Amino acid sequence: MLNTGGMAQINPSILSADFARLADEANAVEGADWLHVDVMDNHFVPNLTLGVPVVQSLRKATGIPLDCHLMIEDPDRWAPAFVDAGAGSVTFHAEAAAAPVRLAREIRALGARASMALKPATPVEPFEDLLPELDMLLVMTVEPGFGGQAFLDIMLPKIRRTRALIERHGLPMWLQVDGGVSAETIERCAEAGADVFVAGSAVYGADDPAAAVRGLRAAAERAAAGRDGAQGR
Ligand SMILES: O=C(CO)[C@@H](O)[C@H](O)COP(=O)(O)O
Repeated sequence: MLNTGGMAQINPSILSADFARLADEANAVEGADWLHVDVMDNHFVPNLTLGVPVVQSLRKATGIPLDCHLMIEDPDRWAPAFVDAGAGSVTFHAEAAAAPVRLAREIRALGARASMALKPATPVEPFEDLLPELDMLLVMTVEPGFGGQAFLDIMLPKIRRTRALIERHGLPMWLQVDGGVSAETIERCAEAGADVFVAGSAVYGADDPAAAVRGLRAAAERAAAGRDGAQGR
């Protein structure tokens, strides 16, 4: 069952947007649930993007809430600054955080949703006890660092196992997928149990980004309804 009130959430990734027109690009995805902001430091991942000042400016430029994905070392130090800058959700990586429970509690105490991401090779099971501290878990479906990569089908069992853990513990948390999510792959992700979908090139590479958001959401909701029907929900 979707933990998002029956709605699949579509979060366009501005990594695929035109950075010289960021305010216009943010507002070109009307109807999007969140704007996904990829923060990269060229240490945790081999790419360099943007930081706190850009998030502050984006916050003023759009009414769409900001979902900041920190692909950086030392998120324990930096995550609070992204909440202060206006992020409504902050995702840190399990592989980078020194004290993930303390960090999730700090993000929540500052008023944002706390989320943790797993790289493709990082299993979810060692983090089972930590899940109640989180509002969302992000299962990466590509190696983090770049947009436009091919979706890793071998992540589908991990999405299923994560959904099963969430349901076993009765947690209200969301399950996000990020990387290679498109009209071609989103149904598989939704069937596996994801309910929040990050899409960069599939949205910003489309002629009409807002229509692409609507199309992705409809496909995800159809697939989730089929899955719930098959499980008798
Ligand atoms: O975090 C990342 C890449 O590391 C993503 O958010 C990408 O920006 C998604 O782009 P597409 O794969 O959808 O083009």
